[in-house]
Amino acid sequence: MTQRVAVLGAGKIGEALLSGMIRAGFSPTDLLVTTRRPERAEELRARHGVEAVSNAEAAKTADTLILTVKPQDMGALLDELAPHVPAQRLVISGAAGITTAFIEQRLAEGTPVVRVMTNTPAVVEEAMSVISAGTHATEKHLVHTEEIFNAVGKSLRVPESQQDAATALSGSGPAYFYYLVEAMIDAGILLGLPRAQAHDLIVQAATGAAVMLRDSGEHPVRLREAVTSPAGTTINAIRELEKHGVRAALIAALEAARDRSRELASGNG
Ligand SMILES: NC(=O)C1=CN([C@@H]2O[C@H](COP(=O)(O)OP(=O)(O)OC[C@H]3O[C@@H](n4cnc5c(N)ncnc54)[C@H](OP(=O)(O)O)[C@@H]3O)[C@@H](O)[C@H]2O)C=CC1
Ligand SMILES: O=C(O)[C@@H]1CCC=N1
Repeated sequence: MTQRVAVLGAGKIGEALLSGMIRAGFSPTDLLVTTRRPERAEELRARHGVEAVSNAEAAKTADTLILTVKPQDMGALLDELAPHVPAQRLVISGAAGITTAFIEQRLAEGTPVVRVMTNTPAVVEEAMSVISAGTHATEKHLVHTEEIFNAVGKSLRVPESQQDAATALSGSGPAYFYYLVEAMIDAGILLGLPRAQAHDLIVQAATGAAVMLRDSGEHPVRLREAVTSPAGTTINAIRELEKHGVRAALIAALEAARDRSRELASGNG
C-alpha cells in the first residue's frame, strides 16, 4: 500500500528532505507539502512536482506527517492540526528542542510521535539524523522514520534525553565548520593570498580532513599528530590555538547550544 508523506512547513530542512526522498525513489505523487506563503508553495511545486495543500488537508490525507517548522511556530501548527489528525497517524518532528511530550500533549491520546534532529548536509545526502521515539512510537514507526531520513544521509537512534546534546553537536555542527573555514580564509588574506585561492586551499584541506576522519578509522589525535612535525610549522599554530583557549571555547559553545535547545522545549523560544 502506498504511504503518503506530508512535509508541513517546507522551508530549508523540509525541502532538503523532500528532494532527498525523491532522489531516493519516493514518488512526488506520494508527497505533500504545506507552506505559509503561496509563492513558496508554487516554488516547491515547480521544483519537485509535489502537491501543496493546507495543513488540515495534509493531516487528513497523509499517513506520515513531518513537521519542519521553527520551534517557535510548533505550538500554533499543532493547535491547527489537532482537530484533523486521525488517531495512529505517525507524526515526526524535526524541530530543535521540541519534545515528543510537547507534541503528544497537543494531539489525540496514543498518537505515535518521533523526534528527529537532522542537519543541512541533507542537501548533499550527508546528513546525520538523530532519532528518538516518543511514548507511543513503536519499532515500525522508527523503521519508517529511518527509511525517510536515510534518503538524505545516515541516522542514529538515541534516547530522547540525548537529543539536546545531539542538536548541539550534529544539528548545529555544520555551522561551526563553516565558521572555522571562514576564519581561516581571513587568515589566508592576512598572509597575503588572494581570497579565491585562500578559499580553495582551505576548502580542499577541510574536505580532505573530513574524508580521512570518516574513512581512515584513525582517532583525530593520531591524524593531527601525523601533521605535526617536531619543530615544524603546525606545532606553532597549535600553541596559538591552545593559548587562545580554542578547545575551551568550543566546549563552552556546544554547551550553550545544548542549553538553548533545552530552552526551546517550551515552544515559546
Ligand atoms: N537549518 C538547520 O540547520 C536545521 C534546522 N532544524 C530544524 O528544522 C526546522 C526548520 O528549520 P529551517 O528549515 O531552517 O527553517 P525555515 O524557516 O527555512 O523553514 C520553516 C518553514 O515553515 C514555514 N511555516 C511556519 N509556520 C507554518 C505553518 N503554520 N504552516 C505551514 N508552514 C509554516 C515557514 O514559512 P515562512 O517561509 O513563511 O516563514 C518556513 O518556510 C526548525 O525547527 C529547526 O530547529 C533542524 C536541523 C538543522
Ligand atoms: O540553529 C538552530 O536552532 C537550528 C537547529 C539545529 C541547527 N539549526
